[in-house]
Amino acid sequence: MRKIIIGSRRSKLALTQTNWVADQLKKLGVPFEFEVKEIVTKGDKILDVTLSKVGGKGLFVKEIEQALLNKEIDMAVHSMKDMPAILPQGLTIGCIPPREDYRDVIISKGHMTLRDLPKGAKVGTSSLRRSAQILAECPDLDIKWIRGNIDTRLQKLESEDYDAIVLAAAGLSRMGWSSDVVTEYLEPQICLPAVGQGALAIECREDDKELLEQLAKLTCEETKETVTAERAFLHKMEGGCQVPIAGFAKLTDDKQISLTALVADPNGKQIFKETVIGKDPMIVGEQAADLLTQQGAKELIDRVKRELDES
Ligand SMILES: NCc1[nH]cc(CCC(=O)O)c1CC(=O)O
Repeated sequence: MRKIIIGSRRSKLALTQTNWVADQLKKLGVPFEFEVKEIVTKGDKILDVTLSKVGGKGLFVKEIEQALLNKEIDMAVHSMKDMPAILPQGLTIGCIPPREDYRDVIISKGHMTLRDLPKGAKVGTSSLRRSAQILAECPDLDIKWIRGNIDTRLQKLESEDYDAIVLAAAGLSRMGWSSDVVTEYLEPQICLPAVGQGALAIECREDDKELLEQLAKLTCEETKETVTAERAFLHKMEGGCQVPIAGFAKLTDDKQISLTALVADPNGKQIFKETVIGKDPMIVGEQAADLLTQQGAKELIDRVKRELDES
């Protein structure tokens, strides 16, 4: 029996997701043994600076991708939202399992919803996407930077000067937190999720046909189609991670893809947001990017990047 080595970051969330995937594959009768190999990535070592300033999302996946290409590992489980739009040559997303809850949540002291939080209340997030949309809804809140894994952030809500924090529902539930800790689920109309939020990406070598054939058993077609539309938007928009960008797609009753896409400036004063419906995920994603571009989103992205470079 072939032994599949799964590379995983050492964080609790990464290991939980990795073990979940291995269990699912076993349950589906995949004829492999699995062994998890932990890999410490640059993104895990750098905890004190803005991610967007040190190279962004790619930091968490680059070293794992190198291990895949070197054949030190055979597959890796990533949070889809941590995946750059383009993969290195020779690698592919071999499987997209069913999506978890795609929403962001507010967890606050005293169970206050976003609307209830008083002027100047300190809301912890390190996501430009979340802060822009929250400020657009509630301009009087004070967004405060927060870093660390999910458990650390929950601890900081208790021990530090935050009134509330924003997290992804998916991460919380995968880490075993009950929905009881959640004060408020933010619907996409209020806080449009990150591209791929709540979904997993199983990455492997493109030429590993034996593995790809088995991974197909865990693929969720609906998640694959909707996430493909979101990622096509992300790729064509070329926002990088210095600009608030969001995208969420779902299937309509007649099985079309409905993608809502957003580009905003970091203070939430200017927001471009459109919904595109269609059959082909790639076309839907690209149309959404074209539409936002026509409205001025590219100029906004260039302006935000210029301001960051100057700062
Ligand atoms: N930003 C880090 C990150 N990457 C993936 C998740 C879990 C949620 C998901 O898989 O979409 C989280 C935690 C969070 O955003 O609260």
